[in-house]
Amino acid sequence: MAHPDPRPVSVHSAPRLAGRIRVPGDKSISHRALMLSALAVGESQVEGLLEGEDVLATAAAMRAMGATIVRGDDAIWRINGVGVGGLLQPQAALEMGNSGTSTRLLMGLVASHPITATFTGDASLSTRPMNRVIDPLSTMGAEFTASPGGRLPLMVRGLCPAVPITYRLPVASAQVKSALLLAGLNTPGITRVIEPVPTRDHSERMLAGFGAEISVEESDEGRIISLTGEAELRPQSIVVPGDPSSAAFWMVAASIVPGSDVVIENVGLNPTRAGLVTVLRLMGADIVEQDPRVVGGEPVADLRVRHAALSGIEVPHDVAPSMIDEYPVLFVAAAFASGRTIARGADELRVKESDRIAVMKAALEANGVPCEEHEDGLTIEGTGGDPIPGGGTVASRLDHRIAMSMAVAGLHAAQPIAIDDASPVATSFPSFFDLLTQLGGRVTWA
Ligand SMILES: O=C(O)C1=C[C@@H](OP(=O)(O)O)[C@@H](O)[C@H](O)C1
Ligand SMILES: C=C(OP(=O)(O)O)C(=O)O
Repeated sequence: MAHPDPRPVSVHSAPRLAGRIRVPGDKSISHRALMLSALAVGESQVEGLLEGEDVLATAAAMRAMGATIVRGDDAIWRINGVGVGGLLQPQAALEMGNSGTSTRLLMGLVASHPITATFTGDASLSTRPMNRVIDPLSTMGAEFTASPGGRLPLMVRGLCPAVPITYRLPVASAQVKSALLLAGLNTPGITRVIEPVPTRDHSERMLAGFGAEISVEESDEGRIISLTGEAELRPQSIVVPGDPSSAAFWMVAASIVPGSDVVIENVGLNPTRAGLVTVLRLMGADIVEQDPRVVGGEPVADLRVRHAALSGIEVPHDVAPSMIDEYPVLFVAAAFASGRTIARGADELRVKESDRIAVMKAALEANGVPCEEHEDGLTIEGTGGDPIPGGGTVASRLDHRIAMSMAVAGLHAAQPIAIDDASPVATSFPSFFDLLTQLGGRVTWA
């Protein structure tokens, strides 16, 4: 799988990392802010939106379905929505690029509107499983024509009115949960999602903020989320907190590079997202939360991270959903810990932008880090704080998190680490390499 315009880069060892940085807005929250604003009647404003390719794909799709979305010179996004039920028939295929979140959530929106939409994506997205949303949305009445194995390109024909369902999530997936809740917005009656294992709850929080009738109750079966349609959404002013999944790279970088002292400002610490902070602390990381506050209905703090000696651990399985996107960079932290880290219970990593278990094993081994692959994770032998050998080339496989995680590994390696293509970084974190050099890292572009 190749990017049309690959950008090879090498990352060199850094003496220490220091400074204050701010990571871009949360990707999950940014997608949802655009979608819900586009469904409210009147003008919403969004500040701190992540301007990465994935979120821009969502913006383009919502425009294609009738919303007016404009970025002001003040970097505030102003969105005039069409109202729930008001989405227009898109005139061309919706191009989703690399973004699983855009695809699955928008499939939910289309499913209960009287429109038909075709979804296309890049080579990575076109391998990812969509039956997890096709199955329940079909039960609600939508019709799908998908490529073999339930993949993109696919076409969704919505049903209006759709039929409300109660659905127990068979995989811990916030994307599946959110697709159903978004479909429920234009569906008369109560759409219920039961999640045995909690996943990120940004949709629930934001739907309530926009005035939807939504309730969450804890039960023996797990969390039961009930949404009453048809909903009317009121426009909002939203401030998007910094993305903890982007902050994760600097948490690990500062922990592994000797002498480092880094403050990452404005990091979202929603408990359904903060698993990596817990796990790094279990490994011995020095992470201090400063000035805890609430931004846009989400808990936020500045994180001061200083270099620390990390120890290998067995990563608790139940933490997986709250740090699912952080496993690649956790594997990097493990490569510098003393002893062995066993990270299992994360089989969902196999169906992300790449197979993150196999691809990280190959990337780490190419740079001298011994790993053992399991169906659901990796066991990694760490150096005890010494640099890893490095000197290898990483195939990033259209996966931003592989490119960024291995760039972090290069900051404390005996030989530079080459990444065959860093262009996927633009999907979620366009300023990544600028921040890396701002903190004292050095890269060379081929
Ligand atoms: O709902 C979301 O915004 C996301 C949910 C997760 O995916 P799954 O729902 O597939 O676990 C995560 O990996 C993705 O980056 C964003
Ligand atoms: C899995 C990810 O995103 P998506 O599913 O939206 O492509 C990610 O950002 O790590």
